[in-house]
Amino acid sequence: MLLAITLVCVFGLLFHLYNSLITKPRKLQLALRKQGVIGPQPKFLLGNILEMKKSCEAAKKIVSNGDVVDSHNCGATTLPFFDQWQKQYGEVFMFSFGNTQIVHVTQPEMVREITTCTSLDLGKPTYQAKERGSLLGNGILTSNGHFWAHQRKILAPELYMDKVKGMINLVQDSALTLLSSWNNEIEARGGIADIKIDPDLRRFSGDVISKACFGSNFSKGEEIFYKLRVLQKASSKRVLSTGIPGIRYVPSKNNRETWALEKEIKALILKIVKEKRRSEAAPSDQKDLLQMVLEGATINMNTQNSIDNFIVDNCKNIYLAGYETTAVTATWCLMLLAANPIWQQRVRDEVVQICKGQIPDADMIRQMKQLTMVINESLRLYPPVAVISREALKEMKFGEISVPKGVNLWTIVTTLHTDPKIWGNDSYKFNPQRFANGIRGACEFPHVYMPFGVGPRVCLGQNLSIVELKILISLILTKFCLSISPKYVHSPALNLVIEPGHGELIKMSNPVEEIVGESTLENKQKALNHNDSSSSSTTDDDFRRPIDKKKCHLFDRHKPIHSTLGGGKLADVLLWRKKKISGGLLAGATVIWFLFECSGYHLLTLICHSLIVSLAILFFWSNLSLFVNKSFVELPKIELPEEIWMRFVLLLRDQCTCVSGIFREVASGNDLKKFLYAIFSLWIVSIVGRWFSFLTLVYLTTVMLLTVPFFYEKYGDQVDTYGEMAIKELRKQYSQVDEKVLQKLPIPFIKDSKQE
Ligand code: HEM
Repeated sequence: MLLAITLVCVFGLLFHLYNSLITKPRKLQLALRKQGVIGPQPKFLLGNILEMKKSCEAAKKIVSNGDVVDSHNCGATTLPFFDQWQKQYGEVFMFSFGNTQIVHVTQPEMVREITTCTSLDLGKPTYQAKERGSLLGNGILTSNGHFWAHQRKILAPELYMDKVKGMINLVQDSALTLLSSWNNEIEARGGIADIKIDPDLRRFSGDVISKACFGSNFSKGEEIFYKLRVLQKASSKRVLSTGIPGIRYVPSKNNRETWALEKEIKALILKIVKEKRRSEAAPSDQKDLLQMVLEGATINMNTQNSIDNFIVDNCKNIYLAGYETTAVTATWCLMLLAANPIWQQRVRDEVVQICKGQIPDADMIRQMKQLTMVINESLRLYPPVAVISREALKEMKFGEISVPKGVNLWTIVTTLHTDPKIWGNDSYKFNPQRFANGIRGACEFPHVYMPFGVGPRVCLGQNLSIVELKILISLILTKFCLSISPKYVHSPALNLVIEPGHGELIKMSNPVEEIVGESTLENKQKALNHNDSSSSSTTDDDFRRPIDKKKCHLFDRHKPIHSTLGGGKLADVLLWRKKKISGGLLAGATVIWFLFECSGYHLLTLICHSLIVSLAILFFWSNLSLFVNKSFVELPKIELPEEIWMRFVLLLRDQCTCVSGIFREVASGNDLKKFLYAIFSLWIVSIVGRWFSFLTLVYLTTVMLLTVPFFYEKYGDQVDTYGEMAIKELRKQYSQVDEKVLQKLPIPFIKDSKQE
């Protein structure tokens, strides 16, 4: 009997495995292929996962640095296989993610049908709830049917615009806290600093979500955020093994870590809920999102465990949906503004004109058209959510295709957002102007612009995130000038959201004019009074302090040192970006100097000795060859390219013309200051020339050229601070000499200039 039961179970399991791993996928593939939907050949168990992995690894090697952030094809590094497959199989094709069959759709008409379909038979993919259960549970992001509708009904009203307007005070507060910490950092580093902005922006958006939705401050939610991020990283490691049956039950290191984190996060959220219940002994009219979730949890739930799961899953969903997405959008937006100074200034001018020194409020941010255009463009090029996915929970028809039950439909946002057929030839360029007449004016099919999704599952938090972005970015632009740090490496990566793979480094400095004024402080005071958080007192002090005028940089430098040096190959060599060439030059110069200066060798002797040796070798080689091979050695004819010589001669002529121009200008007797500078500089060089031979001087200059810019780039902030002090001192000394000596000299034009 026992044997019979065991045999039935084993056969049942084998049949189930055979059905889900072989029969079902094949049936779905066949049904699609019959309708002309083809795609890459899937492998047993893995589908097309290996090809996808390989393609991603190849794309990862293509990274670029901050100087070349002008093409923004982030799909090419995050989802490169789709471009290849689309070229091969067309806009609608199928592929397999493990044993999940997916239809890729970027055909605008079909995209419209899918995204706006209101039937509950089209839902979120069921594999997501299974594979990312630890991260998302059965919350609003992954659930389907009536359960999803119930959750949406509870959460949506809490994020309507009128509710979001009530959150503006705390968004301002969180933004000012962030600005204050950056301001302190920049001041401490002498007015200009490279800041890794992504962790700070995450902190900002986490702070807002935590306060806006859960009434707790960031310090309480901090641990949850940290753990959720680790959990998210662990989940994204599994993205390419998604769909392999049973893999989520294997007690691998990654899975064990995931399970432990899930447990800890659940405990932390339930602790906040307990505190909330205790503190709300008397029910109040003002309900926040957590309150609504707690009330919603009691409807149709019969066990404590299902109530707890409902609360925890929805809290996690809101944290996840609103925290990373807003933070990465702000990160990309600031990167784009830093790389495009003209747009940066345009938006800054607009903010100054609208806000007039006040902290932006709901009415002001509504008027910020240029900023809206920049945010739209940033979300077009770097949409945090790269794929909108659905599953046919019953057989459905879209376009000409009948989609069998269980097939997933993927709409690739990065592809749709950058398709030149939809957006024009500059589709990979940053051009916010395209949004001057809104989304309808920007492209032929406005429904394909979907950073927040479209249709019944459109993002619930888009009002809140746009308010956050506008307040934060407008405040940042009034306070700091942004440029791309030379150390920034541009490599968008997909970790559930599209984020900068190596973090985001922005060079920040205080802007030319300080715009956040006295009235801002009054507003800020009001905002802080509104919010009784004690942690903001330090922020308040920081903003009350008078803000420095623009810091001076040596050589009037506002650009990165690499750009100041011309930004080309020479700059690369001087800053040791081409280590081999720089090292070779320094070593070569040292050898030459040592040879001639220390060992007493002479240049003419060296040239003669080298010629003797090479002529002797060639002479014997030619004779030997005639003797052995019975043929002459053909020596190569050396012809120097005319173009290079011409360029060299022209450069020399230009330099000579420039020097003679300076000589004439100084000698003309019109500018005493220039004359004194020239005499003083020549006098210094004449003294230095007495100490060293000409060769040593050339050698020292080479060494300085190969070291000073390199160290200046590294320690520029400190050097600028001392340089500024030295320049101030020199100016002071000069004005004293001017007042006590020069003005008393009987030279007519000095007096004239003083009167002027
Ligand atoms: C720039 C920031 C944001 C972006 C780009 C973004 C994007 C998206 C996208 C693409 C979806 C999926 C739509 C679909 O599957 O069709 C979504 C869903 C959602 N988002 Fe956002 N989101 C952002 C911020 C927020 C914020 C701040 C919150 C909450 C406070 C939030 C809450 C949600 C929720 C609850 C859903 C699920 C809606 C549903 O399935 O019914 N999002 N978001």
